[in-house]
Amino acid sequence: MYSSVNLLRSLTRAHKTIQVVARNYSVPAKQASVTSTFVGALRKIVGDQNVSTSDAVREQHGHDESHHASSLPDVVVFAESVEQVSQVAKFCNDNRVPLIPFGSGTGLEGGVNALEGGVALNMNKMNKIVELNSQDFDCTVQPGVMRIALNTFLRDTGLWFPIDPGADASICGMCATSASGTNAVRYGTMRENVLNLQVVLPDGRVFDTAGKGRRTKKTSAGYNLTNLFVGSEGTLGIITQATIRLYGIPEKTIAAVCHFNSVQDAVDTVVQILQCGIPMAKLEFLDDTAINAFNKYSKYNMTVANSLFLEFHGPAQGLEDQFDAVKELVEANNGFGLQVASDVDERTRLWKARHEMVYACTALVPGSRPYSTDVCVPISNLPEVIIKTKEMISEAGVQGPIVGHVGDGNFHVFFPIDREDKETLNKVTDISKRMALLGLSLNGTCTGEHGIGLGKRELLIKELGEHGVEVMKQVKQAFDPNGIMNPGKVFV
Ligand SMILES: Cc1cc2c(cc1C)N(C[C@H](O)[C@H](O)[C@H](O)COP(=O)(O)OP(=O)(O)OC[C@H]1O[C@@H](n3cnc4c(N)ncnc43)[C@H](O)[C@@H]1O)c1[nH]c(=O)[nH]c(=O)c1N2
Ligand SMILES: CC(=O)C(=O)O
Ligand SMILES: [Mn+2]
Repeated sequence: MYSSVNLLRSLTRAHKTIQVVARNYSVPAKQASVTSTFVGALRKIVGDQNVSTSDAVREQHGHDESHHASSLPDVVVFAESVEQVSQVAKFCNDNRVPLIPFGSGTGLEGGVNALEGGVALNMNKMNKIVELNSQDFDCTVQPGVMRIALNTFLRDTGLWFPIDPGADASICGMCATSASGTNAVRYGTMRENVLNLQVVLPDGRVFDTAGKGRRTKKTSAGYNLTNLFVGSEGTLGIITQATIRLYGIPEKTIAAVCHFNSVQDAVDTVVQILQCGIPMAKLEFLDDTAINAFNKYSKYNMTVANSLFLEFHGPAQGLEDQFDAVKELVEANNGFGLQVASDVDERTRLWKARHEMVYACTALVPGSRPYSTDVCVPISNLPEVIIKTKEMISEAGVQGPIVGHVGDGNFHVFFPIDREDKETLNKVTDISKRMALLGLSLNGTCTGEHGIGLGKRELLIKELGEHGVEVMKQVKQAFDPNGIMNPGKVFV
């Protein structure tokens, strides 16, 4: 094992070399194929039971939940320890074989698709909670720990981990995509909630991004290597352990839903709630089309209008006051139909439309998968980008419910896509690109939380500019000089 200091030194050395070649740098292509001898050697490292070349297992690992077409790995390896991960990585690196970390395959940008074949490295068997420090509000987990299992484990401690992508994802997959979800407006995203990561580099070195055992809330010790790996989408190394922040389970939760005739009124309400400093836990938006899709899917009868879904977390004393203040703002902005719930079953019923939205959207077109856009802008620009997006959807004559983590300025259109329907696919691809460009022109990003993966590689160049992407490629070169880590992702 190498210390972080050694790693930093070697990266600095690598950087000196890169400066010479950076302008012509491109991610090297796969240089070797997976042979039966190669598979045999993998079996020796991880054991026969942890290697599969069966079609069914490869198919399972060749795609995520997105609309992107499957690309199968040649072989799937199930790791049981960091030592095994290190040996597998080094072996792939020595043989120039692509290596694709696989969390739970819930990504929405084709992150796990094995574009050049190679080895899919499934982390599910490494699923232990390594350490819990309840007084310090942190815990350390192996990569295969799932967020719902973690919260089930934590329940009796009075703590929880609030980052909540709609799917039950692996914690290290969430690190790798910089995931967030409905609670980000209050608790932040993975970027704000990861304290340390253990990482295996392609050459087999193992290091801790903040130093072994470190788990402080703050540090100004050099470069932020932890956040370099948050959002790295399996292109720099394999995350084998994460130390994350925890929070006290709120004493009381209140949920509410209300409706508006215009997107502008809904967003104005959100901005005013935030300006008043009301510490909302969730501030979500569903447009009229989304509510309609939900009513059809779940046989509900919700008011079909632009709607806000709200949640308040806090001590019982004072939470009602927060709700009353929000109620006043809703009414001042022409909101109507305000419903409220504090009992857990009633809250779940009230928020059902939000929680089932991806499935309600795909139910609009049988056999479809979600083509999800993920634009995020400064909140004051949100009404413009949502209204123009609705116009694009209506002009193209496609189905496109809109859902927004509106408190963060982040929103999605979930286009239900049957991949065989090329005409709709082309229209949706066009809208998606125009939306992202519009978001970028309004100081936004083409992805608030799903990542670049396969679908947004061109947009990354538009977002960061040529030099920004060039610097990112230099970083990639320093960690993964042979380009074996998840090739074809993030960069064109
Ligand atoms: C219904 C529904 C709803 C949502 C979402 C999905 C679905 C299906 N998502 C997206 C998704 O849940 C999110 O991207 C997860 O963070 C991915 O975690 P997996 O474990 O599934 O990673 P998955 O296996 O899909 O991998 C994703 C990427 O991370 C890499 N990776 C995985 N494990 C790694 C490891 N240990 N080390 C290095 N790299 C690794 C992979 O190589 C790949 O590039 C989401 N997201 C969100 O942010 N907010 C949301 O609201 C939602 N909502
Ligand atoms: C899919 C997703 O990101 C959401 O439901 O918010
Ligand atoms: Mn989302």
